[in-house]
Amino acid sequence: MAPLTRVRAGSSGIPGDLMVEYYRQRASVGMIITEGTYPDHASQGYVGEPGIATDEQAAGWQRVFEAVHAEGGRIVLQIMHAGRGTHPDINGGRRILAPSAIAIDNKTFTEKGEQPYPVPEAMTTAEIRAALEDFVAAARRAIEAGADGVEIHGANGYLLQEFLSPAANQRTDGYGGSPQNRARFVVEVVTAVAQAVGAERVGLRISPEVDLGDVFETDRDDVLATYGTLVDQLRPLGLAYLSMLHGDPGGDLVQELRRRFDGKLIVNSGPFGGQTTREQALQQIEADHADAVVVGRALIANPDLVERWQGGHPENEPRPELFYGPGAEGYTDYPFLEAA
Ligand SMILES: Cc1cc2nc3c(=O)[nH]c(=O)nc-3n(C[C@H](O)[C@H](O)[C@H](O)COP(=O)(O)O)c2cc1C
Repeated sequence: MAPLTRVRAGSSGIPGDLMVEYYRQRASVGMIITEGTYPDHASQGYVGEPGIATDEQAAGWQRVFEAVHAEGGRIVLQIMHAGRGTHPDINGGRRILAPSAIAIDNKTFTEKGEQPYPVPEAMTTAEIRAALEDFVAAARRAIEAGADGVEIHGANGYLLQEFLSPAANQRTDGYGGSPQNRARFVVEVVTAVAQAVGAERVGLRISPEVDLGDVFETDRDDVLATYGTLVDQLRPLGLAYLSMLHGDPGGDLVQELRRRFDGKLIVNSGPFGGQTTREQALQQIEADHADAVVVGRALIANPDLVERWQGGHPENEPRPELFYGPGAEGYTDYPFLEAA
């Protein structure tokens, strides 16, 4: 199951009964990757997003992990630092930090309605170090609470991809400029988290060339240089997996990065067309584009998707207008097969 932000954690960011039930319902998928979860309050990107910044939040996640384990599933917590992809009316008025003082040219949903993204502050090296330590502390909390692993969110235009992107990162110190320098923070975060909890429990998600959050990675040579040096430096760690969001998983870029990473690859090509289908996922695996495919929207709508795909049964249609709503509607009320 792909990471899917559903914003049902309320203002406390503590997973409650509703989230326990949602993840429990989907345990038969095998391995769940949770929604993006903030490692520290300042890094919260959405109203209602869960956190792993405090022991109370970790205790809420522990109930989710136990529920999934009781059903025989595995669960990996995605740690997401929103970087400049937030607003003071989302992160409780805390400072907004990013590689450079460049705003996303778009709007976001806050507690006071839609507002433009603010101009972030460029991080000092001490703040870069502190953000790394927040990732490490969050990963430790997740593993201690019973997660099978953690996924570092390096995709979709949030903090880590902001460092990788020449549009969002215009630093002139060791964290900006060359591809090597732009990859430095991601390498440091993943390495530190792997040292803290064990590389076999750590995955990384990246989305080269996905233009979400104004990262504008359109220069293929630069993308290959930046993500190439990233995976070259990650290879010796022996991570659990690399997860790549890309419209062409069988194409040159993904396959070159896969070869250089030399570990397990997960792909997902959904946002470039319709949602992932059974046929598409099967084709990607049979063509050996990856070791696994993560599935998003089909699993939002079908808690028993594995049974449906195995048996060729019809599927429930997702209700996108309820993806980010509060409450059980469009969340835990999608019918199972026997009730459909
Ligand atoms: C409602 C929704 C929330 C999402 N939240 C996240 C997230 O928290 N972290 C992430 O890495 N990707 C997120 N994504 C991207 C999905 O993981 C996935 O890549 C995308 O939905 C395409 O796959 P699909 O066609 O199978 O749905 C989200 C997508 C949707 C539709």
